[in-house]
Amino acid sequence: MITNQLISEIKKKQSFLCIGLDVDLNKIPPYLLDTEDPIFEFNKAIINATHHLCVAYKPNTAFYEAYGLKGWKALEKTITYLNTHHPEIFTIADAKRGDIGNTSTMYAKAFFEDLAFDSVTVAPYMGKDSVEPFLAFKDKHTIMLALTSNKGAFDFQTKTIDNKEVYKHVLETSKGWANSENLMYVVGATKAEYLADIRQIIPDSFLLVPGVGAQGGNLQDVCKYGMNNSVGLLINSSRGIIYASNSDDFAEAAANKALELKKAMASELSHYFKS
Ligand SMILES: O=C(O)c1cc(=O)[nH]c(=O)n1[C@@H]1O[C@H](COP(=O)(O)O)[C@@H](O)[C@H]1O
Repeated sequence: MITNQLISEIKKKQSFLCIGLDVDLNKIPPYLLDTEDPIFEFNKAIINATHHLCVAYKPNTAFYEAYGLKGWKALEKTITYLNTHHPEIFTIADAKRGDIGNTSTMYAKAFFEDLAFDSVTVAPYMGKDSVEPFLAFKDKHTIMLALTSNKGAFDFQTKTIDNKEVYKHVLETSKGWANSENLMYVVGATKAEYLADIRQIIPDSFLLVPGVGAQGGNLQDVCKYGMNNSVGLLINSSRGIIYASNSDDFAEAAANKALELKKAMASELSHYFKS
C-alpha cells in the first residue's frame, strides 16, 4: 500500500486508529478455546466488529510465535483474511526484526512476500545494512523503533553521543539511507512531549504511536506535538480494545472501545484540519 492510500483512508474514516491483535489464550473468552483455531476466531470476530473504525491492524508476532506452528498458521489466516476482505486497511507485522543484510532480506521476504503485510517493525541497533534490505521492497513500509514507550527507552535511546540523543541520531542518520521514503518510525505515546523535537527532524514521516490505553499514553498530547499536514500518525491500542470483555460480548465491547478512540480522533482531526 502506498502512503497516499493510507492518508485517504484516514480522512475517509476520520480515524487514525491501529488495533493491536495481541492474542493471549488466557485472556480470550473461554468458549473460543473449544473451536479449531481460537486465535483466528478471536481475530476474525474483532476485525468484523471494528474494521470500519480503524485504518490499521498490528498483530505482534510474539503472541503467535508463542503458540508454535498453530500460532503461525493463525497469523497467516489473519493476514489473508484482512487482505481478502479489507485490502484498504494497512497491516503491520510487529516483529521488531533486523540482522546482517542477507538475513534481513529473508525476514523482509517472510513478512512482505510470504505473509503479504504492508509493513514490518524493525530495530535500528545493527544500522544501515540491517535496515536497507527491508526498504528495498517497493510499496512496503519499514517501521523503525525510534523512541519506545517503555521505561528501558531511557537506558540507551535518550543517552547523548556527540551532543545528541541516540534516538535523534537514529532519525537523522536513517533519512540518508536508500529508499528512506519507505521509512516510518515508532514513538511511544508515553513520550508525547518528545514529539515536538522529533517532528523537527522528520516532519513528513508517518509515526506508529503505541502506548495509548493500557500504558497510559494521552491521545490529545500525541496529536498536539506529533500531527503533521498529512496527519502522520497511527495510534495503536491493543489490550485496551481487544480485552474490553472476555464474555460472549467481547467483539461488541471491543468495538465500543474502538469507537471511543475513533470519536476522540475525529474530534482532533476537526480541530487541526478546520475546513
Ligand atoms: O513496536 C511497537 O508496536 C511497540 C513499541 C513500543 O515502544 N511500545 C509498544 O508497546 N509496542 C507494542 O505495541 C503494543 C502495545 O500494546 P498495549 O499496551 O496492549 O496497547 C504491543 O504489541 C507492544 O509490543
